[in-house]
Amino acid sequence: MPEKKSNSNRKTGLEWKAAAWAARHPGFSLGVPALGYAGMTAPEVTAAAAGTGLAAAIAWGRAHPDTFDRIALPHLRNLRRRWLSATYTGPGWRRNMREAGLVREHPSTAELLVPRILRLRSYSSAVETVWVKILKGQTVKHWMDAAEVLAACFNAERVTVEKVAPTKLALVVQRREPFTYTIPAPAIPASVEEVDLSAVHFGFDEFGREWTEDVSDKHILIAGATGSGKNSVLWAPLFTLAPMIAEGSVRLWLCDPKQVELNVAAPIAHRYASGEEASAEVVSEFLENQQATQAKLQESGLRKFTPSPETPLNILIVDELGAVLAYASDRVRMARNRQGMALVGSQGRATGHLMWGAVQEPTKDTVPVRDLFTLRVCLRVTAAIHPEMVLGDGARTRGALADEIANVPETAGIGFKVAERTRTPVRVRAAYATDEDLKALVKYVLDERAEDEEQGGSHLRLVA
Ligand SMILES: Nc1ncnc2c1ncn2[C@@H]1O[C@H](COP(=O)(O)OP(=O)(O)OP(=O)(O)O)[C@@H](O)[C@H]1O
Repeated sequence: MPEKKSNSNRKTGLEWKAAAWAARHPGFSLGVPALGYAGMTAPEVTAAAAGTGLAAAIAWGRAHPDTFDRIALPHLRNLRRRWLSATYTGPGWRRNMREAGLVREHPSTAELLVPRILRLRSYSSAVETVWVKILKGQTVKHWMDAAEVLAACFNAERVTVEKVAPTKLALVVQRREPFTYTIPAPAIPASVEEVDLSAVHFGFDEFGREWTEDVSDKHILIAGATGSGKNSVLWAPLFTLAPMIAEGSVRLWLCDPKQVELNVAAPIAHRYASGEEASAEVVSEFLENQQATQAKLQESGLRKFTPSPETPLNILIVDELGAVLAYASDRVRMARNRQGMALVGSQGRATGHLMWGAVQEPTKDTVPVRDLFTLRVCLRVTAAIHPEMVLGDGARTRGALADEIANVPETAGIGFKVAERTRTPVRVRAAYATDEDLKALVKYVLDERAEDEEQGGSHLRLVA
């Protein structure tokens, strides 16, 4: 749509432009003069207040990095990126828009029309999202065509354009790849007492922090295209859990419909099934076990269970959910699997029956029980809609560009999860267990069990 031709060829006065800018940025237009006034009338008090504020922020950051990084750091990053970097402040932004061919001259006044930044959120040091009001006559296609030039202008690795309203776009600006190295397999804790189910090690996040999860009551879904590293996310937590697996307080029920991936763990599994038919049997046996435990808990009047060899935490691990829930050749068996996993997903947490599953195509048709998974990880996927399907609405706009992860071996195990409290996507990388690591894990569990048997069952809890 062409710009409406005005009757006057005079531009809007600068004072009105300034007033409009001030109205759009009340923080600046009220805060800066107030600070200036305070500085002039009471310089000592203002300096002392500023110094105290700064010292408090530093003390907070050092004393409690977790809450500081979660609450304060995103705001500081927003401020820095929006107002202290040449990319988005007035002249820099205008220059970038001009380079990308996204400005236009007003037909009557010859004034340069520049798309306006509405909001910027720097969700992490690696990604920021910039909401932009586009010019009349521009479409999302103009911006998509300019994405590569924008990335170069912003000094970013990638810029992705998302339409949020007819005249509003979100630019997701990915600055850099935080993971340029493979994360080694986690260490096995020295004893059962050292296993903390609420902080099981999976890998690292983009901030360099350990990626841990409370696995005591989580159903875990891992989505990713072939070769994206789904198995590494399934294997990594087993290292932390190894002493409990050896003791029997964590029991693995493995379904390996593809008959290759989980095979190495068969000797330490409580149940192992390869192929479709056997997998279906394991799913139904798992459900029976869950129902029997429910009945036992009811009988004994207990509402909560604590994992022990007598009341173990049971984990059903399905290497390819699609093969069990969607593509199985026998329809009756498939329907039973779906019903079984729906019951595990909805009732299993109370009895310590959890399911972990990997899937290539995270659609509802393939994983009808998708919403029952309480921890979801999205690795490299093949469609822009997949991150939203796995991580929830708006996840991609907030930076979960899992479909943009390059399809190369160096990116395997890299993906996104959603931070529980803020719902912000966090880039993570799973630790990678080599074949030798997996063999060592299996050997550890078997050796511990053998030693325990020799010592009449007392060894595992006493080992230092
Ligand atoms: N976390 C990781 N870190 C580094 N490299 C990894 C990681 N996970 C996997 N890889 C590498 O990527 C390759 C493919 O991984 P993997 O087979 O687990 O992918 P997948 O998603 O399970 O694929 P498929 O669906 O075909 O089974 C591995 O052989 C390994 O070399």
